[in-house]
Formats: sequence, structure tokens, C-alpha cells
Amino acid sequence: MLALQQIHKTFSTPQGELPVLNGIDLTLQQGESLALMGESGSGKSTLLHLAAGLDVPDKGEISIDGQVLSSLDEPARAKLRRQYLGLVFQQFHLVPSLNVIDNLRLQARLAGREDSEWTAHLLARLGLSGRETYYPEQLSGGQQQRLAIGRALAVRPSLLLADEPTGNLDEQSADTVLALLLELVKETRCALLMVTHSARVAAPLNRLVRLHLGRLEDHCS
Ligand SMILES: Nc1ncnc2c1ncn2[C@@H]1O[C@H](COP(=O)(O)OP(=O)(O)OP(=O)(O)O)[C@@H](O)[C@H]1O
Repeated sequence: MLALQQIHKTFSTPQGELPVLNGIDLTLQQGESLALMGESGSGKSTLLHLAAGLDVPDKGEISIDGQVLSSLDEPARAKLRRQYLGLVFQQFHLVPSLNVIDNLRLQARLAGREDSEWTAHLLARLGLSGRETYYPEQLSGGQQQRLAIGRALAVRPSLLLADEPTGNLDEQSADTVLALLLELVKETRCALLMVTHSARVAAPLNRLVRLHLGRLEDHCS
């Protein structure tokens, strides 16, 4: 599903070269969930961006569903992202001018893969039935993140990439949102790569890896 082979990434900063990833190997199978942890600045978001094709590695190969990202130009990577990937971030990134149902449909529409039955099912599973015409600002943080998760899953992606998806929520909303995310991941049988600072959030996932000094350390979860 997702395969990273010997990934290296160094940023140029005003202070000089900053090596962040130094030979990352990682594979994720269909239906598998993986928590990515590591101290602040260790490169977790960088790794997630590379896996999403939002940035490119200096060296190494990334493939999604057998397609090698580095062999594609940006429009082709964007197409692959739309078709195969769901992205969820700490800031919900909903479109403020679109209501609930249009936000939910957005990615599927862009991918040309709208499925009204699945959208209606998702809306109910998100606990947002009856709120179709609300705008994001009229929803609680937990509701907004549930909607962002639904939007990411509306295309039935092969891989869901989530960067601190509960980082902006209080503990109770975080638990509800995480439980829903894991249920929907199971239901769609997609793979999940989730960045988190919280061992509690990481605990229910199948595997845990930690980024340290540019390399991945495997942990049993
Ligand atoms: N575009 C960039 N240009 C220069 N440096 C960058 C860039 N993006 C990230 N970095 C640096 O790379 C390092 C890793 O950043 P990254 O955001 O991946 O860490 P992180 O583990 O996700 O951190 P946090 O847990 O605080 O979100 C940091 O030192 C950051 O300043």
C-alpha cells in the first residue's frame, strides 16, 4: 500500500543544512494502522508530507498502491492524492464558505468519485445528519474534525494520512473523534498513518514507530 525506501530529506535553513530524515524504510499494508511518534522537530510532519507527495525526498523511493511517486510530476501526484489518499490535519481545513454536505462531498467531487449512498451513510456515522446546511463556523471543534475525517474518507481512499487529528480537541472530543476515525478506517479497510504526540492516542493502533535522529525505531504497541 505505502512503501518508503531509504528516504532522505535535508532542509536548507538560514543556519545551514538541516538533515531531518536519514534513511527511512517503512511499509504499510492495506488495513494496517500505524502511529508515528517522536519529539517535536524530529520530522514527523515532514515524513507525512513526503508520503502524501506534497514534498519530494532528496533520495529514496516512495510508492503508493505500486505507483512510484518520484516518477510522477506534480499534476500526476495531485491526481494520485485525490484518488487514493485521504488527509486529515490538526487544523480542520474545512472550506468556510461551503456547508456540511458540500464540504463532505468536496474531495469525492474533485476525484470524480461521488457516491451519494456512501456520503449519506458517512453523514449519519459522523453524527451530522440534520446539520447538512450548517457552515463549519456553526459546528463544534469535534464536529468539524468529524466532518474533515468524513471528507477524507468520502473517496474511500486506500491510505489515510492524519497529522495530530485530535491535537486541537479537548480530551472527551478527542476520544470520540479517535474512536470514530478508527471505526471508519476499519469499515473502509484503508491503511492509516497517524502522527501523534500522545501514547494514549497511539495505543489502539496496530503498530507504533518512533522517529529519532532521522531514523525510525520500531516499538511494539
Ligand atoms: N520547509 C522547511 N524549511 C526548512 N526547515 C524545515 C521545513 N519544514 C520543516 N523544517 C524543519 O525540519 C524539522 C522537522 O520538522 P517537522 O515539522 O517535520 O517536525 P515534527 O516532528 O512534525 O514536529 P512537531 O511535533 O513539533 O510538529 C524542524 O526542525 C523544522 O524546523
